Amino acid sequence: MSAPADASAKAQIAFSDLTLGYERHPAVHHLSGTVHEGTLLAVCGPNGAGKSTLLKGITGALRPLGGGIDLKGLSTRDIAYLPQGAEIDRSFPISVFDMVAMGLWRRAGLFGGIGAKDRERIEAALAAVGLQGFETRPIGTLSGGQMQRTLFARLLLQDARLILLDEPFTALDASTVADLVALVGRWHREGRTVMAVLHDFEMVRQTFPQTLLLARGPVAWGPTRDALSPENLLKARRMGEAWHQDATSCTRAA
Ligand SMILES: Nc1ncnc2c1ncn2[C@@H]1O[C@H](COP(=O)(O)OP(=O)(O)OP(=O)(O)O)[C@@H](O)[C@H]1O
Repeated sequence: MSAPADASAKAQIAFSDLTLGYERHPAVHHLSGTVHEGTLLAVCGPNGAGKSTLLKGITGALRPLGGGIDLKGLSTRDIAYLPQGAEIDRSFPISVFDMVAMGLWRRAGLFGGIGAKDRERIEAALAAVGLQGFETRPIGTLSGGQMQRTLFARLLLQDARLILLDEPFTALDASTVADLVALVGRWHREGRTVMAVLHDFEMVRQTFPQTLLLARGPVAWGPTRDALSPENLLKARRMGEAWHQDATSCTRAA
């Protein structure tokens, strides 16, 4: 299965018969296709479909069990990754300002120091997510929505070509979602490539032009209205119900 060909756009990520998994247990099977530069791509599918695994494979945190991922020359500092909320340790004693400043470290270096210009950029990022005045707050004291705004401010400063978001809008109120979706739209207009794992099909239909529907193997990949057709969603659900958690062999998607 491949993403639709777009002759005008440059390839940003190419998957070739990619299989990813844990200790030889495959979680993403036989994915092939190309994500073009500037694509706004939703990754959807049932629980356990391999969506988070795919993002981890792209970051390089997981090595393929088979096949490959070609990032077309992108280095790790060109990739920004927002893991699922549960994977972020909020007990770490750090202020909102310092957490957001971490977005600069990959470019400035850990001991590069923060100059006046950097401070301005951090303040601007905090303003863009509506968190002026929160600079000195320890992140452990933030609400879920404020924490997610902080993480988006950090993403803003990373200035990455490829942005990977794992369930970025889960458990957020409508106004927080609207503000953060607006930032995703801004990244898209700036020509960045954005891949987001999402469960809210309505939001995907409204906001994401392209969708990859996964159920361990790829079910559909293309324009969102086609990928999320009732037939494809039913197929993904059936594939989700059929798999065994401890399967050790790959099965190609029908
Ligand atoms: N660290 C790990 N070690 C072993 N198995 C794992 C690990 N992480 C994920 N898995 C397994 O890989 C499969 C795919 O998990 P993954 O988290 O990628 O799914 P997902 O589509 O993101 O699911 P959800 O929608 O529930 O977040 C699942 O069966 C899961 O149990």
